[in-house]
Amino acid sequence: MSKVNNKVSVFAPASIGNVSVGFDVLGVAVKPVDGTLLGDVVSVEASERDELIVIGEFANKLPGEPKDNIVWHCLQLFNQALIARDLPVQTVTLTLEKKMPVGSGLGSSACSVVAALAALNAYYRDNYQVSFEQEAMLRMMGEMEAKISGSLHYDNVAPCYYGGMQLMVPDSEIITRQLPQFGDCFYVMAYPGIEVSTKAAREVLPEHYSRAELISFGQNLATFVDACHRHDKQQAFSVVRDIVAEPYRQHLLPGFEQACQYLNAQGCLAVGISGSGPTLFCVTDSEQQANEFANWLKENYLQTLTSGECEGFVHVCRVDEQGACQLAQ
Ligand SMILES: Nc1ncnc2c1ncn2[C@@H]1O[C@H](COP(=O)(O)OP(=O)(O)OP(=O)(O)O)[C@@H](O)[C@H]1O
Ligand SMILES: N[C@@H](CCO)C(=O)O
Repeated sequence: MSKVNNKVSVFAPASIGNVSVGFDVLGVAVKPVDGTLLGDVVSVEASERDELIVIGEFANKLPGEPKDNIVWHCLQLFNQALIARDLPVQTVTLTLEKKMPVGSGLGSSACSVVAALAALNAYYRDNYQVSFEQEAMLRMMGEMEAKISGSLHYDNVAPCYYGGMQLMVPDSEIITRQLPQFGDCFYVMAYPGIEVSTKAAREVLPEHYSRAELISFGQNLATFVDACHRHDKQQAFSVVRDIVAEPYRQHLLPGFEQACQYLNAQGCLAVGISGSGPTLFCVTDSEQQANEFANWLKENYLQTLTSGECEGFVHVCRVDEQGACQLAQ
């Protein structure tokens, strides 16, 4: 029988929302090839009363009051779900290690939400033999992400939780389906070190799109999905184009247009805005090219703040097939 009050820690990875071709309905989890943990970690352990401790490189970018942290809201939501099933609620200390910059386009809030809810579920499973199904967990994650960004979209939480590339389907029982991926591809992720809020980046989008845009969007996404299933890499990345958001958001991203011009001229498979930005993602199937792109982006896409500091970074990544995972204690 498992020992009661084991501490549980869960890591949840960064993700690319939209992947240009699937606004709000496509997302892919990524992990740096050098083994860096690009994502958040949440730990849960027994305590006399509920509390949240926030540590880590980006802890100072979050609201000072722990109760304004989305991780605290995750605890409230999880407890409500236990109560709804007539299950006893335990008091816990949550520790969020905030390793992800906020407003980055790397799915930072999704990392916190997924790590918190998955860690609570694992804590109750390991210590009290109580847990929720994955679909119920994903629904809670979507609800928390909506609370932060102002609208319900699963394109960060689904890949962050399940791993791989996820396509959201309009079926509330299933929510998402995994798309086959190209194992030889590298995703170069360049976070310039400035903040773009998802809410603000949604407000710049038009209310309406033309019939021609609608047709191109549907055709590109359908072609992409078909090509993934046929393992046709060239066809898949040839339609990774953003009609919905990029034309209206790129002015929020200094140097984005020039970076796209350069990377396209060098023959990358695709380049676009990760989520709502400002992170840029670029795809290639050559490791040498991935490293060259990473060096170029370090020199040309990272921003120096007025303080003279640069908080940006670049990582050469692969698709993270695992998603959220429990860490050994
Ligand atoms: N644990 C948390 N992690 C991230 N943001 C949080 C957290 N708790 C509260 N917040 C607040 O939620 C908002 C998150 O904003 P936003 O959705 O733009 O960021 P993001 O999740 O990093 O974006 P993206 O999904 O593009 O990476 C910020 O105002 C931030 O202060
Ligand atoms: N798909 C959403 C969130 C991405 O992180 C957007 O682009 O606004």
